[in-house]
Amino acid sequence: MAKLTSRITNRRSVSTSHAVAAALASIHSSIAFAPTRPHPSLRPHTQLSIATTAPSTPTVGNRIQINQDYPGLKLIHANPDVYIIENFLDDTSCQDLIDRAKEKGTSRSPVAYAGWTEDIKELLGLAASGPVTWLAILGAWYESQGEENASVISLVLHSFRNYAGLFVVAAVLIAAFTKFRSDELQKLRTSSSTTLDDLSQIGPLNFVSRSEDLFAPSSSDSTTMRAASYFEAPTVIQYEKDQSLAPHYDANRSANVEDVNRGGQTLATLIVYLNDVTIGGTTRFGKLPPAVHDKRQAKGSSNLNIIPRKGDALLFFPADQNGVFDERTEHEGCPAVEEKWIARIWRHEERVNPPFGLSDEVMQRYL
Ligand SMILES: O=C(O)CCC(=O)C(=O)O
Ligand SMILES: [Fe+2]
Repeated sequence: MAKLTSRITNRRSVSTSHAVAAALASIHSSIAFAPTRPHPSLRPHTQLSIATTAPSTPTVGNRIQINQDYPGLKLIHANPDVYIIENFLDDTSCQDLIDRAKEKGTSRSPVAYAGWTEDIKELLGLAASGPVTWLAILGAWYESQGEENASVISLVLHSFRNYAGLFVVAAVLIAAFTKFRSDELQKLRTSSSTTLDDLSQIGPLNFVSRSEDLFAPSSSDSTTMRAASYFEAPTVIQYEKDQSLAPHYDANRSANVEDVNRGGQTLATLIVYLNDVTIGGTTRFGKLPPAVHDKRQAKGSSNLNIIPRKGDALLFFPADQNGVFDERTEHEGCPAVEEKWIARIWRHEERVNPPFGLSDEVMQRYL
C-alpha cells in the first residue's frame, strides 16, 4: 500500500496520466462529438415527430411566407405568429375526412423520438470525456501496480485498451437508455390516426387544395415547385375521452439527419378542427399568453388555448424559413372530454416524396 501511495504522488506518474489523458482526448475529439449542452429534458415530439428537447436556440428568423389575403385569416398571436382561419373547410369536407379516416381505419398515433441522434452524440461525448477516460486511466494505473517493470508505454497501452472496452460499454448503456426513452415517449400521445393521400376524395382534396392557396408562393418567391410538393399527406387524428397529446414541438432539431425522407424541417403546421368540441380537447401553447379578445380562447386559461370549432384552422410555424427551431411554439392537445377529430398538414422545408408526401401524378391529376 505504501508503494501505491508513493507512486500516486510521484511527479512522473502525474505527468504520465496527463499525457495519457491528452492522447485520449485527441481520440474522441477527432470523432467529432457535438459540443455538450445542458442535459435535455424529456419532452414529446410526434412523427408526428415529438421533439424531446428544446435546442439551445440560435436566433429565430422570419417564418415562411403565406398568402396574407387568404379569406378568414386572423392573427391571434404575433412573433411567433399564430393564426386562426375561420371556415377553412366546409361541413361536407370535415365529415368526409372523418368518414374516410374511419373507412381506412385508424391506429395508435406514432411518436418518433426527435433529436435522438443529437442526444446519443451528446451522451457519448459526455461519457467519453468524463467517466470513460478517467476509469480507463485509473484501471491502467491500478493494473500497473502488479507489474514488476511498469513503464509509461505499458500504462498508455493499458489505458487505450481500457478506454476501448469502456467506450463500448457506455455505448451499449446509452443505446438501451435511448430505447427506453423512445418507449416512454409513446405514452405521451394516446390518440389514433391515419394518413389520407387519395385526392379523388372530396375531404382530402379540399384540405390540400385550400392549403395550397394558403401556402402558395408569392410572386416574389423564386420557388418553382408547387406548394403541395412540400406537404406531408394529410393526417387525420381522433381523440376519444381522456386521450391527449403532451406538450411537444413539431420541429426537430435534428431534422437534417432524421427527417431527410420527410422533406427535412417542419416549417408550418396547419390543423383543421373537424368537429365542435364544447369542453376539453383544446390546443394549448404553454409558452404564449392568452388571446383574450378571441372567442376561441378557452376562458380562464393563462395561455393561448384554442377551443376546437368545426371547420376552423389553426396555423403556426414550428421553425423559421431556414429551419431554425422555434421553441416558443411548444403546444399540446389537452385531454379530450368529448370526442375530437382534427386533420393536419405539415409544410416542410423541402419536397416531401411519397410515401410521406403526395406523388407528382396525384398532384397533377387532382390539384
Ligand atoms: O390535438 C391538437 O390540438 C394538437 C395536435 C398537434 O399538435 C399535432 O398533431 O402535432
Ligand atoms: Fe403538434
